Amino acid sequence: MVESAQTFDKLPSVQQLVNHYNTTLSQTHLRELLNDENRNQHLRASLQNQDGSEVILDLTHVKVDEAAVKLLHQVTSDVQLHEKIEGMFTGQKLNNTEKRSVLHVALRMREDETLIVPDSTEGDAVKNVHEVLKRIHAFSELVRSGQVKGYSGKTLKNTLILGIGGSYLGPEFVFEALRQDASSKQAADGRQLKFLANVDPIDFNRAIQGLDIEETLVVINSKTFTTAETILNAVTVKNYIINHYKNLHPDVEDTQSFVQAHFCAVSTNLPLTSQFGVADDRVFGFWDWVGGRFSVCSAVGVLPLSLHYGYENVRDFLSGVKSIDDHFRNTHDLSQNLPVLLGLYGFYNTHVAGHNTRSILPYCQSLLKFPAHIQQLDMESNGKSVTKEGVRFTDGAQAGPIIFGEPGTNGQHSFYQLMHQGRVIPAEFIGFSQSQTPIHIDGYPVSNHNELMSNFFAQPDALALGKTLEQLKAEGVPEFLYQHKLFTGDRPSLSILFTGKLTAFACGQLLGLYEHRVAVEGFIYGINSFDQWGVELGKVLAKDVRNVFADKEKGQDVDVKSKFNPATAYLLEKYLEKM
Ligand SMILES: O=P(O)(O)OC[C@H]1O[C@H](O)[C@H](O)[C@@H](O)[C@@H]1O
Repeated sequence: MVESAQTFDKLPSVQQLVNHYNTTLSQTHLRELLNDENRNQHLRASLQNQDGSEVILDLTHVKVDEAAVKLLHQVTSDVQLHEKIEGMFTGQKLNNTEKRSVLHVALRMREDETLIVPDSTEGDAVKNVHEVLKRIHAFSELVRSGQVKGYSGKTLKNTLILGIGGSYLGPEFVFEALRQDASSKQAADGRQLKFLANVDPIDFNRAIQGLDIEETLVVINSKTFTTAETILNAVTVKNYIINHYKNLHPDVEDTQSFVQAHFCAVSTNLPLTSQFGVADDRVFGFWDWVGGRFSVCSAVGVLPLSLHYGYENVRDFLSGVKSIDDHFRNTHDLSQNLPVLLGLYGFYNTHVAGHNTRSILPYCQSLLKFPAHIQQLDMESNGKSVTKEGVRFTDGAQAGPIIFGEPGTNGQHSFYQLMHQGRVIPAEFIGFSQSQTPIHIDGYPVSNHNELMSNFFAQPDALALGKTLEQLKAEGVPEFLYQHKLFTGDRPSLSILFTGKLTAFACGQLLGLYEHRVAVEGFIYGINSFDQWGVELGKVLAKDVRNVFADKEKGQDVDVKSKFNPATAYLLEKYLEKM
């Protein structure tokens, strides 16, 4: 049991693990570990889907042995992992600094399930979720079938999503993931979905380029409806639409009707959406127990994705996430619980083996935005240095890793050099047995997908096994190149293989695996994975700079030297000269 004043690194099981790694495993090459099939068979887990497909997690390329696995399981009981997981499904206030439940799992529950939010007047969260889902279903059908039209009577074929952070990255990841999925592609035929996230005016221009605004429905995605970037973008788009129609109809005075015809919103802040001019029946709500980065299964993702891909495809996506929720909650044999294993081995690579980075490498081009989503999900959740109870980590203990990634094979021609011969970066390979869009060129020995996947299987071994001096000598490599061509190997990775295609359901499963993995790692570190105080300071300081710019834009004299440190004042003055 973790004492409130104790940090995770002081737990006996964690210390024994670190000790075991330092004394034994750090000196045991992965080559040796991988040869032991007895060991390997305990490092595979899989989830069988109803259609016969499987999600397989292969942990054989992580630097663990039987003793390490045992200690990792001891860690799960020391941190009371099972109880914490259950707390997440029953609405405990796991987000203690904001006094909130963490209930994104309720977004995926079936209509016949019930979840009464503790200490709240909200009642049954599942009932409320399904009410919003039904409204989205009906509304998206009306828009897609052309029954709800834009101001000028045109069908709303385009959706423009405004939002940033959790109100952007998740929807974009799923949008890209399903673009080449046969069923989603067919449903999106003739439609466009675009994103506007950055407050940079360039992003506004990129978003509206080639967009017929009369055919566009704008979705403002903002949990708080106070995020500076999103609100400025919303006002910018609103002005653009009003000006567009004013030019066409100079006599119309009621500009509000332009706005009402083209905007809807997803938010928890109804007073502000109405103040902005969005009609109340075009606001789709969610709840403070859904964190921004966990909100893709709320209206934040479901509304725009249903407008674009149709509700049925989005429902399949939600079912995929739900299948992982059930697996996560009900698989008590933790050696088969995929999100728990991902969390445990993530923690192991970061804290025990001491690698501070992690790369996410999907061998599927449709997942090109997955690493960016996981970056926010993981780094904003677990990038903390203090326990839930407010005890600061000491002695160099650190939570959450630095995350980056790119689809394979593109990454291989970019940063893999460093991963093979530079720093050790635990890698996560994600692959599918079948392609969304198979191609086989006559005369080529394998299909294009198999060409891709041959790399998926080769890379973990290249990282782990490396290439020895003996091999180089046997190949006749000239002596002066020995050190350059040497691969030390011993570099850990894990692989996730979906034995089907990237469907909406599989996409949901992938999301569920990583959402829960983040929670598991947070539970082990004993941190609050569900707040994000670290993003606040920059926002506050930007206000001071903004005030200076505002004075200057009004033509007033500004004195930056008295307001900023000399280093920043110097650069600001240079900027102000040419602003
Ligand atoms: O949805 P919003 O309230 O507009 O918030 C958008 C984003 O901004 C904040 O700065 C947080 O760091 C994110 O977690 C959040 O997703």
